[in-house]
Amino acid sequence: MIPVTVLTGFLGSGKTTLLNRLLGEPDLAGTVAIINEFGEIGLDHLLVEVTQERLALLDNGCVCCTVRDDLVETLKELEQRHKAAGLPQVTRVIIETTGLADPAPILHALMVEPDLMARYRIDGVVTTVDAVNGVETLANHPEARKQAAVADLVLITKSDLAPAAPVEAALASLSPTARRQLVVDGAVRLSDVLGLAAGTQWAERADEAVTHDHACSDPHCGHHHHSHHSSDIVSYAFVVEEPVRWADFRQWLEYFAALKGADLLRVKGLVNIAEEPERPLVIHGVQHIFHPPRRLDAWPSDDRRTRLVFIVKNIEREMIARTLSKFAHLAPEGIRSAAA
Ligand SMILES: Nc1nc2c(ncn2[C@@H]2O[C@H](COP(=O)(O)OP(=O)(O)OP(=O)(O)O)[C@@H](O)[C@H]2O)c(=O)[nH]1
Repeated sequence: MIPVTVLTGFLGSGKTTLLNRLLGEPDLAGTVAIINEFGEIGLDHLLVEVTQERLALLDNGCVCCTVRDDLVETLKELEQRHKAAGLPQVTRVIIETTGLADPAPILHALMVEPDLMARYRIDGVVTTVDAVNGVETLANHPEARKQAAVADLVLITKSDLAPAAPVEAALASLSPTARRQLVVDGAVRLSDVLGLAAGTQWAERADEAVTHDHACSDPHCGHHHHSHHSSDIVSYAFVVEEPVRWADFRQWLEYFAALKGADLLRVKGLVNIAEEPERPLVIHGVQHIFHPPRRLDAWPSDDRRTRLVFIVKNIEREMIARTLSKFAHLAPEGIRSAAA
């Protein structure tokens, strides 16, 4: 049986950072990551630092809804695909959900699909909650509470930026039976996160503590169909043709964070900076906080355009495009945007 770890946690809470660490461990060389991206222009797979063979993408929607079938197919075909390509045997799978996903339906799929049950077993649910935004996020977003409620292990991230005690207190009632551990920049021991041997305790807890209240179009997933994610959360993607000057771009981000911080649930970007176009800048914003940008050694693919993903509440797409155009001195037609 191949163990499956489900890695979940709210937007920007540190899932990909942890995943990168885990995938870099020599002992996990046979591990394949399945990443679910929310948004038309997925960036996560570009930020995960392993060869493409070790990644499978589910990019058609939220993993707990429309892409559940994709997940089932992907898992079914995984071993075959590896064998056909002469790749090492798959020894473990880590599924990273979107920050807005309810992990329960994924666990259900693993527990009820006969083909999957025969080959895979749930090794545990690891949920990241960040010390900076965690308390507010848990209070305001039912998805985040669900992610905490089904956890076997809650990793409290970013305790280097903010004290962990308030978020620990908030978690005590939400996920009383989960183990809690502080982690900075994804630095964990494998033995801490693997082999959680969750069994099915999560299911009881999930069904009690959690009602799945976000809508989806999958008739099989059994949701109550009355809202989509937190109803007013939307995701926009932008592609910018021209390189931008860093000072202008940074000013725009600062302006945005100051004006709309609380509603800026997540900003991710791969940015072509005019001063150094060979080395894109990766930017991460989580509500008010923009993490220090990271420069990649090279572009992860041939596409060198700036790509930005915004997951926001109560912010118009037009406002983002307009202010970017103004701050970065870009012609409006040079910014293409879509509801992601
Ligand atoms: N200071 C600090 N920064 C962290 C820590 N963990 C993650 N980060 C940063 O937080 C930002 C978001 O981290 P990600 O790992 O991309 O978060 P995520 O949960 O995958 O985000 P989504 O894919 O949007 O849901 C990045 O800039 C990380 O470098 C930590 O423990 N300390």
